[in-house]
Amino acid sequence: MSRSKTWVDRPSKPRWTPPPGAVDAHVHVFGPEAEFPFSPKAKYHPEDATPEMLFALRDHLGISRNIIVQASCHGTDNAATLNGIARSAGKARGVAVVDPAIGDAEIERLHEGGIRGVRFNFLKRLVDDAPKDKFLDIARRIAPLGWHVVVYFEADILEELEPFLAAIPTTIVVDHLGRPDIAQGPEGRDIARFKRLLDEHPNIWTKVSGAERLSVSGPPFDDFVEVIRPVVERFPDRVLWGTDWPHPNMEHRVPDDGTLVDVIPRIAPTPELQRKLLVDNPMRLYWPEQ
Ligand SMILES: O=C(O)/C=C(\CC(=O)C(=O)O)C(=O)O
Repeated sequence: MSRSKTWVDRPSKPRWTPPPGAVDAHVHVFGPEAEFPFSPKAKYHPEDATPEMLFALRDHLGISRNIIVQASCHGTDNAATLNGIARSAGKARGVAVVDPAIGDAEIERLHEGGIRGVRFNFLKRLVDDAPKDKFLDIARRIAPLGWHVVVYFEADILEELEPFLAAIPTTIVVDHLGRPDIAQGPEGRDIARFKRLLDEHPNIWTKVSGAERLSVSGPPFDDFVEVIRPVVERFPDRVLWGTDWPHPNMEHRVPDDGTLVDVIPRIAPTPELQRKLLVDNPMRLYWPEQ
């Protein structure tokens, strides 16, 4: 597998300035491979996207903190994610992917290393299996620590997943809004079903991220804004935002991170919505002690 590069080296400077303390709640680090090899089961083989590159991007965009989410290419070995958190001088925390057989001592080690959630990935192109019963066992074990669960799935399996989601005894954060078909518009079936899910389950939050993945029209992502702004306005206390740098699997349409930041004031049009999305909500989840 040749190595893929899915980010721009010199993203534009956003025109919009995030509020002080803004958290980019969905980023990954890749490797460096020489130190942190990829999983033998990885479905893509990215170039190194190191913590130092991430922190340079964070500062360039006017962001204060990052949430490093373990990506499928590193499997259940969270060493690269923990390394990113450790090098951040307190400005990053993370979400791990764990083996169902994980021991209590290892969970404790992850907590000490800044992990505050586990991710369950249901995308068939990214993982070989997604065992709901084992995921539930994990969720029951991490809930008492105050951790949450991050779930990544596509809109076509939402209905099938609902009983599983309903059984999770802690906060759930859905990546990229469960990937609705944005072309259906603001009243479309996918986004309507997703909003109903949030209406019915007060413990379900979502990342209003993935403009570059979900938009059909492309930058400046007008179609994404039209569909997603009503979600932010309806669930202001349960939304997070992230760049998704280094944009795994986006080699066909590598986004400019500055342009992604400029989507924020269009989906969260008031200073209050912006503060909740970027500061209050992620701080409640990842730095509740501050
Ligand atoms: O980074 C994301 O959010 C999305 C991904 C990659 C991913 O999640 C992973 O590798 O674990 C995708 O859609 O390919």
